[in-house]
Amino acid sequence: MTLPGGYRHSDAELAAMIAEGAGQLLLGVGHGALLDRRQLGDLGDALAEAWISRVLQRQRPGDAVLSEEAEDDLARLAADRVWIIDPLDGTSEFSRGTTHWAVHVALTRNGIPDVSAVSLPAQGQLFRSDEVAQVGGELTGRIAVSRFGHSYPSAAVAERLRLQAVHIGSAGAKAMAVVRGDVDAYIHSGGQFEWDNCAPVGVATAAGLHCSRLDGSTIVYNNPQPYLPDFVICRKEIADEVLEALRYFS
Ligand SMILES: Nc1ncnc2c1ncn2[C@@H]1O[C@H](COP(=O)(O)O)[C@@H](OP(=O)(O)O)[C@H]1O
Ligand SMILES: [Mg+2]
Repeated sequence: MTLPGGYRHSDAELAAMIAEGAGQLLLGVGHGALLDRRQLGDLGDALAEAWISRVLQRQRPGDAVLSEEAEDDLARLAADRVWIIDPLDGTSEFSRGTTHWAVHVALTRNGIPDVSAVSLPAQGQLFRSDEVAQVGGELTGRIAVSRFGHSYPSAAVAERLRLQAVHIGSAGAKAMAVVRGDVDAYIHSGGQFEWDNCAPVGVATAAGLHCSRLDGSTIVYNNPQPYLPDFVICRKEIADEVLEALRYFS
C-alpha cells in the first residue's frame, strides 16, 4: 500500500519500527556483556543514532530531526515536521546492564508531539501513541523517582499525596511506569532536554494522563534551546492536587 506522500509506512508505524529496531540493535550491543561499561554506553549511543538517522533520511528525507546524539541543525526551527529522538535514554543504566533504558521517537508538529513511540527493549515492551490503552483503575499510591531519589518538587508532591517512591532509571522507563498504571506520577525538575521527555510525553498524553510543566503550562517542543528542565506526568485524578503542591516551585 502507498500512503499519502508516497510513503510505505505511516508516521505511527515508522516511529514504532524505529523504536523497536533501535532497541533490537541495542540489545545486540549489550549481548553477553562482552564490552566494558564505557564502551557499552558510547557504542550504544553511536550505533543507535547512526541507524535511526539513516532510516529517517531514507524514509522521511524532507523532515527535520533533533537528536541527543546528532549536531543540532537549526533549520528545524522553520520545519513543519520535526522528529525528536533519544536513541538511548538511560545510557548509564544500559551500560550497567539494568532493564531501565529506552528508545524515544517522536514526530512533532508546531511543537507538539503528533506521533510518538517509546520502546523498553530489555523489558520487551513498546508503547505507541496511536495504540496505547487509556490509563485507568485504582490509584497505586506510588511515584517514580530516579536512581538518585527525589528532587525537592517530587518530594513535596510525595509528602502531600503520601506517595511511596519507586526507583526507576531513564525518563522513558519512568514515564511508561505511569502509562502502565504501576505508579501515579513522575515529576522531574532540575534539568533535561527535549529528547529526554518528548516521546514519553506524547505517549503519556495519548494514554489520557496529565502532562504539563511544573507551573501547569503546556509543554512545547522544538525550541531554539532544546532544554526542557521540568515537567509532570500524572494521573488526571490527582493532577489538581499535584499542581497545588508544586506551586511553591514554579
Ligand atoms: N539535571 C539533569 N540535567 C540534564 N539531564 C538530566 C538531568 N537529570 C536527568 N537527566 C537526563 O534524563 C535522563 C533520565 O535520567 P534519570 O534516569 O536520572 O531520570 C538521562 O538521559 P540520557 O541517559 O539519555 O543521557 C539523564 O541524562
Ligand atoms: Mg535521554
